[in-house]
Amino acid sequence: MTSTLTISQLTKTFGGTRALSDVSLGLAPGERVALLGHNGAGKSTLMKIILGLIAPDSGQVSVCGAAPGHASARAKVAYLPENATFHSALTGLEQITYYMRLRGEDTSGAMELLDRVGLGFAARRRIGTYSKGMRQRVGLAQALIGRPSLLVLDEPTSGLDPVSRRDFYELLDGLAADGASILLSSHALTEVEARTDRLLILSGGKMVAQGTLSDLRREAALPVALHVTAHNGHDSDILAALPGAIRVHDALHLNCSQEDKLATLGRITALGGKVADLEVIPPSLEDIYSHFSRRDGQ
Ligand SMILES: Nc1ncnc2c1ncn2[C@@H]1O[C@H](COP(=O)(O)OP(=O)(O)OP(=O)(O)O)[C@@H](O)[C@H]1O
Repeated sequence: MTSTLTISQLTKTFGGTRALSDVSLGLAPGERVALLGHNGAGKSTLMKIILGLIAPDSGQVSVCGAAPGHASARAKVAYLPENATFHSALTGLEQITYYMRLRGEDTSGAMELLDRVGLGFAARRRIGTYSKGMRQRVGLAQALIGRPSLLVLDEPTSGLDPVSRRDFYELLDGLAADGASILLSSHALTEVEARTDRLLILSGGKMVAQGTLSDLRREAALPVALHVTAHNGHDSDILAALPGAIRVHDALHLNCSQEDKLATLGRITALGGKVADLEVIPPSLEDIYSHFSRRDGQ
């Protein structure tokens, strides 16, 4: 299947700052991909290059088969900036109608678009009276004008309450099911883990990891935490069987590498009735993210 977005060996420098260094990635139709990275990692720079707003120093970018910023690419790409601002004196309906006219679209679908993002009820109210979540929905409605093939969304859910976030992702699921590719940046790890197909991690301008969460978990190979609770009086037997375990409150805690996990579990099982309970705690998404996303000097 032809990729919606192909980027290879992209580099961008601002003065002495290398914002992107040898970045390559691809997005297939219908794929929902999260772009993660610390502040200043290069996420916005990458998005601006995809949109054709700034030019890279070197590397290739193809957006729906065209160069970024080319008329045919612009017609197929939608962008939602992190802090979308609108004219506060216009109603939601007037604002969307205005954007539809700018894009040369039939404006009779404006109300349907606002209904789709859950704003139909406030379509005739001035945007100045909208909450942050409602303004974000106006942004999403403008991004949906013209049935884009690629949506580039810069921290689209920041400031949204949990229900609005869920509604927002459901809307994205529907667009992806219809074949749109979605690239969204976020700092909300748990939500992107659940609602996207693949994660990309930028750190210091380099693409340091990409894949599903299980791919990244495997690649990071971080230790697993084991919490063992002993039956009364058997703590010392368990400590003897598990070198490195330490007592924390009522349990014995041990970190073990992925390779040693099964052997260690075998040793715990062999202790039989001396063990009252065992918890196996895999590395969290935050642990995996911090493993890959280290800034220089950290
Ligand atoms: N126009 C510019 N002039 C100079 N430096 C810039 C410019 N735009 C970005 N940079 C630098 O490039 C690096 C990457 O910035 P970018 O905005 O892409 O990061 P980001 O990952 O989007 O950060 P955040 O999560 O804070 O939005 C940073 O060091 C930033 O200071």
